[in-house]
Amino acid sequence: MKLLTAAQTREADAFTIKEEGITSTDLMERAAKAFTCWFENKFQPTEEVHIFCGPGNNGGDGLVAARLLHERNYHVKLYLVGDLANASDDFKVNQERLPQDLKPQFIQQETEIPQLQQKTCVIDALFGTGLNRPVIGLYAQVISILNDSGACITSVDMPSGLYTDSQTPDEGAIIKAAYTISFELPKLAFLLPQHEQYVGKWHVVKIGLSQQFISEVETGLYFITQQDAQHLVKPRKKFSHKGLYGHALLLCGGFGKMGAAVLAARACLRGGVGLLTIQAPQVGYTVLQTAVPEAMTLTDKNRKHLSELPNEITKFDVIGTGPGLGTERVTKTAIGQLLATAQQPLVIDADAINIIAGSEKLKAQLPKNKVILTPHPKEFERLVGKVKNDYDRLQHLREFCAEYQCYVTLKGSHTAIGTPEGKVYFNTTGNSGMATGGTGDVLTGIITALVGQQYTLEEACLLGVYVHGLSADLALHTVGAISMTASDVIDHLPKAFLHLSQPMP
Ligand SMILES: NC(=O)C1=CN([C@@H]2O[C@H](COP(=O)(O)OP(=O)(O)OC[C@H]3O[C@@H](n4cnc5c(N)ncnc54)[C@H](OP(=O)(O)O)[C@@H]3O)[C@@H](O)[C@H]2O)[C@@H](O)CC1
Ligand SMILES: [K+]
Repeated sequence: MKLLTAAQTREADAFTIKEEGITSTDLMERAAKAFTCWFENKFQPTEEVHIFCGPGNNGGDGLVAARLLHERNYHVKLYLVGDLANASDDFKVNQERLPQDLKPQFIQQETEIPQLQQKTCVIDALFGTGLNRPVIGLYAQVISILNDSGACITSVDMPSGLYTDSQTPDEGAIIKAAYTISFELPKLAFLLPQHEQYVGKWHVVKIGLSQQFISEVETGLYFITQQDAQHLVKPRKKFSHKGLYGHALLLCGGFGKMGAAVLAARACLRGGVGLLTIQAPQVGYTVLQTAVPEAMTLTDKNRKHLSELPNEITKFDVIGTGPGLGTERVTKTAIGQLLATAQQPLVIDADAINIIAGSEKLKAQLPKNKVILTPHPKEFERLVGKVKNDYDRLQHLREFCAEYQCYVTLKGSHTAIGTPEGKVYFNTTGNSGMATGGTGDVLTGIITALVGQQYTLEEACLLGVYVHGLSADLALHTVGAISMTASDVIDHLPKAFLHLSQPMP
């Protein structure tokens, strides 16, 4: 599904109004109704609701929500903030529509800002996607008092003050919402970890923006929905045999880190690969034969560290490497040989990334259109240098993928997948339980398995990260976030694939 910029959202808005022959006030009513519907399910009418409106259409949404909640017997306190001389037309229309017994209070100076009790229910409708400069002055004072009050803030469309799709300047005040209810599509800002404290939990409510516009508009930014993932899953054919699902090779493991190889291998098997061979240093032989009996194990001539490639390397359909490798000199040489000779797609993670990041020569040897790299943010910085913020990181992601013509799945709470053509996809599954050792090794195994099954590299990245996060989401129900381990993620992979293989409604 596409992510739109603030400017594209405005265009979608205008297109919908024209296509449906409605007024912008009608669309505002629809948006505010969708917001109110979510709000009513969350908060009881027994609570006082304090609604803060700014001068634009976001404030207009706040006015409509105030009217609707008042009609439903919520105890609404309405505040109109700042100079309203230039308020938007739809704001003014809805100010007129306020019922007689709902009198707004005007806040035009700091002393008029109310002091709120902790946990007071607040709706933030100061600014949305029309924000065009950092928030300072009176609006910043309101934001600061709301943030400091300990109130439970629900933001309409955007946390006020946060830029939709570019870095918010440091001097701008930003609401710290507990919930952000966004119209039609999530915003790029929600998917970046640096904004977690502002966005809180976000939900999307549909307001019927033109699907034609959304399908035709050009964007390089996407988020992966369950439907997208379901479309990707290839059902198995009745007359199947293991040869149809690929033979994967994992070059993984080292002394003291054989567990990483076990996790990658078990995930690869649960990811559906037809055959799996693991090449590991000698210390891994018994471990792997015992822990992963379904896989074949080849041993390296080196006892503790990977130092060579297997002889018949051409027979493998895909090679995954990195988990547990270490960065010994002999291993560096082996990775160099791999990049120089491999004809099949490569999935490169962990120490294999660290090895490549440490050598411009190895970077230059990355075969074009054949590589998926799966770094976490620190590994990514080793590849591209220090990044300034999450937008800078995205820019580096696009540039790196274009320069090396490779795919990168940049792991994080919304893993971002970069493609050689400059597209970026954000994942929407996963949870904090995954912040534990070994979950990255699991992802390497899954993606390797999918590439082995003839998914394109892009499909393998998208489906791989989605199903990885979904397994963790399913594991959340049984083990919770605190106790979750990488093995739990593997154990829930069957359920996750089943979930995605159900016929779509
Ligand atoms: N598209 C959709 O799907 C739908 C969108 N809808 C809603 O509309 C919202 C977007 O509305 P919007 O465009 O009127 O912008 P909004 O965020 O209210 O702010 C603009 C106002 O703020 C002002 N201003 C800006 N920055 C400022 C600052 N730092 N400090 C002070 N002032 C500042 C600016 O004034 P000016 O720049 O002229 O000084 C202008 O007056 C969107 O988020 C959603 O809630 C729904 O109703 C319908 C469906
Ligand atoms: K807002």
